[in-house]
Amino acid sequence: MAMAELTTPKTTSPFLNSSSQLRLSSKLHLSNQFRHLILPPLHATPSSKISCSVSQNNQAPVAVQDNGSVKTKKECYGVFCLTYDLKAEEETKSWKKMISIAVSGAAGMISNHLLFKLASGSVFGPDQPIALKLLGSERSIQALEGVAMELEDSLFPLLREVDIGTDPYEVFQDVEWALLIGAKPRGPGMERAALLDINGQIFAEQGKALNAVASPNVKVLVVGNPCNTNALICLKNAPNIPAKNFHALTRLDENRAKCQLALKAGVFYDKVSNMTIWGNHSTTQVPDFLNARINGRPVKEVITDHKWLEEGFTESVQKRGGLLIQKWGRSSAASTAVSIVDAIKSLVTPTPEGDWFSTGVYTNGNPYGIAEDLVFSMPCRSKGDGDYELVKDVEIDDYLRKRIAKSEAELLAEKQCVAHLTGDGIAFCDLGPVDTMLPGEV
Ligand SMILES: NC(=O)C1=CN([C@@H]2O[C@H](COP(=O)(O)OP(=O)(O)OC[C@H]3O[C@@H](n4cnc5c(N)ncnc54)[C@H](OP(=O)(O)O)[C@@H]3O)[C@@H](O)[C@H]2O)C=CC1
Ligand SMILES: O=C([O-])CC(=O)C(=O)O
Repeated sequence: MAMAELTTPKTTSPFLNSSSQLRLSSKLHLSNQFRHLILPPLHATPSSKISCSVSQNNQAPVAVQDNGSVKTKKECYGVFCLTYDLKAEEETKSWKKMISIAVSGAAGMISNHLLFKLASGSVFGPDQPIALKLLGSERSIQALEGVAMELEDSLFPLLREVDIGTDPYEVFQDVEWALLIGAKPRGPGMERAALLDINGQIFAEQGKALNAVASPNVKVLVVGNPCNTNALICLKNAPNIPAKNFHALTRLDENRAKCQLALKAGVFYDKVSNMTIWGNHSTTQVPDFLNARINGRPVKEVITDHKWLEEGFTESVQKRGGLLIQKWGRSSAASTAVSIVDAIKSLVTPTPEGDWFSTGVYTNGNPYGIAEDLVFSMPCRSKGDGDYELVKDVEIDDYLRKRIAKSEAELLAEKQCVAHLTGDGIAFCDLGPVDTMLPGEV
């Protein structure tokens, strides 16, 4: 067994520029590979150096404490032994209480952009310390360690803890936000029904785990596709969590729609407001140009090419993901991460007067006659408390109604395919003569 001596790195981080020093602590549960990295307390006890004895396979260092006591070998793992003692944690007077955020598919492309935004404070604010709970699988556990190492090397002052694990019952413990990104991509020749089933099982399990161990008011944002139906499965498996707390990400579609309208109108995209995406995050989604505004005016007054609005605009938003894949060779990751940030911020900051945002939410009690018991993108507003209310007085004309009905029918068909996962009986899967598509599949 080799002994490694580690000294505190020189840094300009507000955390580490005091006499705080690295300490060793560990919370590894070998049974399910839950690994724990705790970042320093604000007033960590000074110590000049730490030592860490590393076993030959470099997997399980032994932590030697300042007081000479030795933590058992199985308790800590590699770089995750380089932790601070959370028990010593104190909050500053200006910082809020730490919140825990779970991210699944944390070794994937979207997460690779998202995690660093979360840790930087640009999502929950510069006074909000966070703990990140990263969920992966046996496939990705090594990569997840790499992600955690990069987070560590970024010296984010607000990032207080990083856990990685493969068991949702461990990773979701007490989390206040769950960003569910991990999902199997649809491979060549794979039926959409098969995708619904495979991913549905992931989201059924994660719903159960959230129900059992997450904070009772956890907010859940499902990104992994098909995200609306995955969100429905998740919420049906989590009966103790309010159904209202579950969202399917359609904010990327909203952002794409705003961009296309701005481009056509020759304005900067911050001039576009009141943009609703109705329905499914698929090629049946309905970007609503009837109620959207440019510089506060109805879009149809500003853009008089109505044929373009009905055809070109609508299709360009529905198929934007596919075009991106053709160009970039992979699906949108950076802009998806940005849209996740936007979606969260829309819930934790008050919606500007007169405006709204789109998110896929549970349809029960909706004022638009959309079938109940679906997750459907609709216009929402928030007071900034993490909750939202539906905007109730949006006009729906015949054009919109017809298209919204098509997206609704698609979601009803998807729901039938996953009845075995939602507790609604025996699944019957008939997705119609034309196989439905994710935005990235065209
Ligand atoms: N709603 C939206 O607007 C958008 C949604 N998406 C969707 O987000 C999801 C993630 O995208 P992205 O991060 O780019 O994808 P990546 O392929 O980069 O990562 C996806 C992660 O999913 C996990 N996964 C879970 N189960 C499986 C499985 N059975 N087979 C393979 N991987 C699995 C993998 O992590 P692990 O092994 O740790 O489980 C993998 O790291 C996809 O479903 C994508 O379609 C993408 C763009 C926009
Ligand atoms: O289909 C995908 O995986 C990508 C996707 O959702 C999008 O780009 O909107």
